[in-house]
Amino acid sequence: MHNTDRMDEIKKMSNKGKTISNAKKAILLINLGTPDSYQVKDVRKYLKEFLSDRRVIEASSFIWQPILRLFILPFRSPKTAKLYESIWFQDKQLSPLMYYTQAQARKLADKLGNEVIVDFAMRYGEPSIKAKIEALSVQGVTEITIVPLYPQYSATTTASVYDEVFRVLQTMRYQPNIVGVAPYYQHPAYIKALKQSVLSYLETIDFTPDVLLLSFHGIPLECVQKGDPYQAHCLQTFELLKSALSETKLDIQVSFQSRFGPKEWLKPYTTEVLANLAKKGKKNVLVMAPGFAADCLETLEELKETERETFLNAGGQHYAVIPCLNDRDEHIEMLKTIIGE
Ligand SMILES: C=CC1=C(C)c2cc3[nH]c(cc4nc(cc5[nH]c(cc1n2)c(C)c5CCC(=O)O)C(CCC(=O)O)=C4C)c(C)c3C=C
Ligand SMILES: [Fe+2]
Ligand SMILES: [Fe+2]
Repeated sequence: MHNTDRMDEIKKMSNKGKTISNAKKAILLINLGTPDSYQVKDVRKYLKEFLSDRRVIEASSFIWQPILRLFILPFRSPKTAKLYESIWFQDKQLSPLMYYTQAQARKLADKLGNEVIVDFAMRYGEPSIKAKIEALSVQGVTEITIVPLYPQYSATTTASVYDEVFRVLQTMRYQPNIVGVAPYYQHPAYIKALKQSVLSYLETIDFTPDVLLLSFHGIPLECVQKGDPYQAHCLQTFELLKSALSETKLDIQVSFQSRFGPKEWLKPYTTEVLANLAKKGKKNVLVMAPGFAADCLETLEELKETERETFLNAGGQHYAVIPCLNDRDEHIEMLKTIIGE
């Protein structure tokens, strides 16, 4: 057998579609995930997967699973389904989180050209991390750059993504090389994109904010006490954005939202801060959620609807929420920069 024939033979054997020589690279953006629809059964399925993740709820399964199935899912699913219905992009038949994540992958692909495949997956629900890693592997991809779309690291989010990635790899004979993009809570390109989004939003509103409140998703205080760096990462983002915006003279404050369950979560709670601001006579507030890469239930419903009511009922006058970075060009540029490094 000639050498070239032998090489071809080896290439064919090395597996379906994969070649030895040409390393094919892919980028996989990963966000939290969302139900398939706002029907109660789909929301229930999504909540079940999410709230069964031991990175999210650390309680022993023997105790937690019966509570989840008997109390949480039956009561929370219909309520959450209504909330999802209220924010759903009806014309696109997609949840906002799904719509923006798709758009981010598409626009990043346009920016990066043919050198690399860009795709996205969701930690919970569809498209799953498993389906996407397997599909990329069949296409002959030998290196996957994982981009968890969480600027601030938390075991509840970032670590859960990597847990799932490596669980999928456990079943593969020929594993792609995995490269992880570090949390970017302090990255100049991220701070710059946030700053630009504040400045351009300020142009569009008809009031002068007394306060710009940065609201991050909360986590249980216990997680931080056990070593989760999430709170420190959020506070670092807050400090950096505050200095970047010093010229605006805005009074910038920080809080944590979306508390779940009876335990203490990171404080101060967004809802309490907003009520107190209104009571103290700070009647014009602008809110921003820098921890969310895309608008979702927690921004479009919780911040834009529920917390608006909290604030106005406590005596507030003007209230607005800045959209997340979503598929803005600065955001896609930022993703390109952090992936390039
Ligand atoms: C129960 C514990 C939860 C922890 C801890 C938690 C951390 C956490 N979550 C996000 C980002 C998102 N969470 C979203 C929805 C959501 N979060 C929880 C619970 C916890 N999150 C629940 C039960 C839900 C579902 C909605 C509900 O029933 O309240 C979303 C929105 C998804 C969407 O489809 O729009 C995002 C995004 C972060 C960043 C985080 C820790 C840092
Ligand atoms: Fe007004
Ligand atoms: Fe959450």
